[in-house]
Amino acid sequence: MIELRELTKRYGGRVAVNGLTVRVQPGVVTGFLGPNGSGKSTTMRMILGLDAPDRGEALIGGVPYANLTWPLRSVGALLDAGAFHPGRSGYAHLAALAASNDIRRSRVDQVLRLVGLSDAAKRRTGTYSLGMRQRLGVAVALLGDPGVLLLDEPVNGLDPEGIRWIRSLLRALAAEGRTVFVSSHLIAEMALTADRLVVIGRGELLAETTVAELAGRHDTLEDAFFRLTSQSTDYRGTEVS
Ligand SMILES: Nc1ncnc2c1ncn2[C@@H]1O[C@H](COP(=O)(O)OP(=O)(O)OP(=O)(O)O)[C@@H](O)[C@H]1O
Repeated sequence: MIELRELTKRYGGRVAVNGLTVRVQPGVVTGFLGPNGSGKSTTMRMILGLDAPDRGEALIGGVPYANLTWPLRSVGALLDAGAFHPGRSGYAHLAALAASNDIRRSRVDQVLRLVGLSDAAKRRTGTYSLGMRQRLGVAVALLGDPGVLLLDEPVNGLDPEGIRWIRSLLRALAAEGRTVFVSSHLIAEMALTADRLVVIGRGELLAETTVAELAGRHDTLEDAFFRLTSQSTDYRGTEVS
């Protein structure tokens, strides 16, 4: 389980995340939704100890990330699919991470198979397509067989086959009893992937609900989402008449 208690982060005078209190349960996919700039990435970075909160705390299985003995074995994260050394092979990248986290070498082959990269494992990641880098990022997240998974916009830039693959993988991981927390600004995608939704706007909690409940409030899920977030978007274009 992931627990956020009054989580708050400011950048200069700007509040990026404001008093966020949320419990993300195991066994289901929880979508983390909000318009651009609403604080999703900042929240995920604080859960992973990459940003320090100004107030409140983020707990994974009851402890802050910094207190986890083997972080990769407790929580897997996909934050930035481009963040690999381009000269290293996918296999070498995973093997180095496995060694530094006391994870058996055979797990590297397992996760490569799971994400469909076995044939490309010995190629340098600099030659990977965006979809392949995304798959390698998922392999990293799964390497330690963690009970908690955090994915920031995992479908960004993926083709329909890749999107479908991520969707079914996340659902399967949740069905195994893991906590799966996945951010998106696309309500339509989340409707197909998530069971529960945490919706934020300007860093504040707007709703903690299920896809079914939110859809029941309006004609379409998109309408429901726009109603919920209409006061919270920073940038809005004018409609073409
Ligand atoms: N390192 C930083 N320094 C200053 N401001 C920041 C920093 N990181 C985020 N912000 C600001 O905090 C707010 C929340 O940003 P964040 O990236 O968490 O939102 P997001 O919901 O992930 O957005 P998107 O969907 O566009 O990725 C924004 O106003 C952003 O400009």
